[in-house]
Amino acid sequence: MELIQRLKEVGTEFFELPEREKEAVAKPADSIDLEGYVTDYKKDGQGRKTWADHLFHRIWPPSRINYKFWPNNSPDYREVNEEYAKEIKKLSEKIMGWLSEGLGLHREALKEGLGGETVEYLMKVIFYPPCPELDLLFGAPPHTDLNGITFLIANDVHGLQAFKNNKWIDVEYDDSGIVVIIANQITRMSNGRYKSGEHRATMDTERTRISWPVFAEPNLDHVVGPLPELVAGDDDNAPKFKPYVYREYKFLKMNKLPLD
Ligand SMILES: O=C(O)CCC(=O)C(=O)O
Ligand SMILES: [Fe+2]
Repeated sequence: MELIQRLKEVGTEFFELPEREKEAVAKPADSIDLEGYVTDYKKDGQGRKTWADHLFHRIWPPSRINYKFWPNNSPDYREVNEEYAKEIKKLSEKIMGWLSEGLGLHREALKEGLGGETVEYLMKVIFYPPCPELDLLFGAPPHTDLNGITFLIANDVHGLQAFKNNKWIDVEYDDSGIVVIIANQITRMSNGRYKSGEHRATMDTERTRISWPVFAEPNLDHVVGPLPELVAGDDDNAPKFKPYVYREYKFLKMNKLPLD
């Protein structure tokens, strides 16, 4: 609880910096590896706009951290994020353990399918400015996440919605809550038994919303597909998804190309 509070504090200060200082950690254009800062104002095919600033950086494993993408304007940023990474990894492994058991498999099955100790945790800090024209603007358009499983906290401005029973509902959480979102690689590993949660983020007319999703994802060279134990035997268990090297999966999804 206290750690969540501290993470929100240290993670907010970065966005108060002048633009040129934020751009010092700019993300390389069109990179499949998303680390860095980007300010995004986009229009989709249906004329809807999205508007948000994002900062991405890995927080686990230590060997894959690039500290140059971490804000250094807040003295506690590093310590708090390193501690948060350890806690999120524990939580993630616990939940993947329960989800594996729910499939009738051993506790490590989903974690191993996602890459075991090579699984990476990517922090995204999202800054949604106040926005008066709400009908045209989404913070995040409807989507499912590409990675395995997502853990999200946000400041006190609500806006996350989930698609359930054919309608959008507000996701309720309090200050100490972490929202857990099943993402595409768990759907694929479970051969469709766990569905990815479709979600979106709205904006507030007067207040700034900040959210901190952490994405647990395979490393780019890891191959993910339906777990072999789930697709053995008869036709009912036929694989519904092709295995993909995560780099290729991400490329196809980011470019809206066909997959299965
Ligand atoms: O800000 C939010 O609540 C949602 C963000 C999100 O879904 C994403 O970045 O994938
Ligand atoms: Fe998402």
